[in-house]
Amino acid sequence: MTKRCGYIALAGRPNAGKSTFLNAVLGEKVSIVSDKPQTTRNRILGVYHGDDLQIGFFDLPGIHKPNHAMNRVMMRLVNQGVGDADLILHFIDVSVPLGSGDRFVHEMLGKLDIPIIVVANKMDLVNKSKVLPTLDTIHKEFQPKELIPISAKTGDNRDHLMSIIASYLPEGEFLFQDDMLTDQPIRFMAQELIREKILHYTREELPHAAAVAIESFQYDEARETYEIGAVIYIEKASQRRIVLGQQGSMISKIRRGAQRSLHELLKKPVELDLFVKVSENWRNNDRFLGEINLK
Ligand SMILES: Nc1nc2c(ncn2[C@@H]2O[C@H](COP(=O)(O)OP(=O)(O)OP(=O)(O)O)[C@@H](O)[C@H]2O)c(=O)[nH]1
Repeated sequence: MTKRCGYIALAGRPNAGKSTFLNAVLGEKVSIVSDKPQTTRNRILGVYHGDDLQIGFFDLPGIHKPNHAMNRVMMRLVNQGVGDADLILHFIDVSVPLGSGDRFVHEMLGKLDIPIIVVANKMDLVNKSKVLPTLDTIHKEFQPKELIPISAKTGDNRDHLMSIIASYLPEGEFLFQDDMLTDQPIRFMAQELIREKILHYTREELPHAAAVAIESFQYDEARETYEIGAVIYIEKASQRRIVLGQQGSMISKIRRGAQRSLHELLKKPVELDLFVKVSENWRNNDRFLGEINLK
């Protein structure tokens, strides 16, 4: 049996559904998902294992024009991940009109000498009568060599996409250990799961002002329980009220939700302590970004 193994970068504008696709393909949550753009802040590697196929997927932060330190960091990560890939999947969210964001991504990716497949994602949200015109618009605009409609959420056409991408990967020995799912340290995944709950529960009120740092991470053998302490950093004292909620109701919700997800990740019960601290302007502070692994 001929083996194939290689790297594929998942690119696209924020919110196009890259992380949803990756988690679905891997059958495990390696990348957090939310309905807010720019959820993924740094490059995540997720490894797919098939019988004769291994794929290292880079889930990249959504590509957009950089305007402050965090965005510059994200752009650098984008460039790093894309440069190493054998193939790029350019995700387009077809539930919204094709826009300047998609064109910017297309232009940026076009500068690289790497094959690109355009993935028309969220087809489940497109009215049947609009399917062909939607795909036709993408064809006319980007003239991709391959354009594959899928729904990352429902799984429609995902297997077809997987069979096509396999043919783009080089033949050769496997590069990854057979139990490797991701290159993310477990502490970082824990940090991200807590951030996902903040994004989920605080809705529009606290867009991207929150960062999470794990302060302590221990396993108590006798109790077979993980004890994790984390700090939620916010930019202004006035945001404390949002994170805490009325009589602490919001932080309890975040804590309980995160505890459940951490239990799933670690396969053991988790006791989570959360603290809230103000760190003004953390997004422009390179040292701070380094501390929370965003550099
Ligand atoms: N209906 C529908 N929703 C989807 C689909 N794929 C993703 N979504 C939703 O779109 C939102 C964004 O998905 P993500 O997977 O976080 O998108 P992303 O491209 O990783 O976003 P960034 O991290 O911002 O780059 C989430 O609310 C998903 O549930 C799909 O095929 N159909």
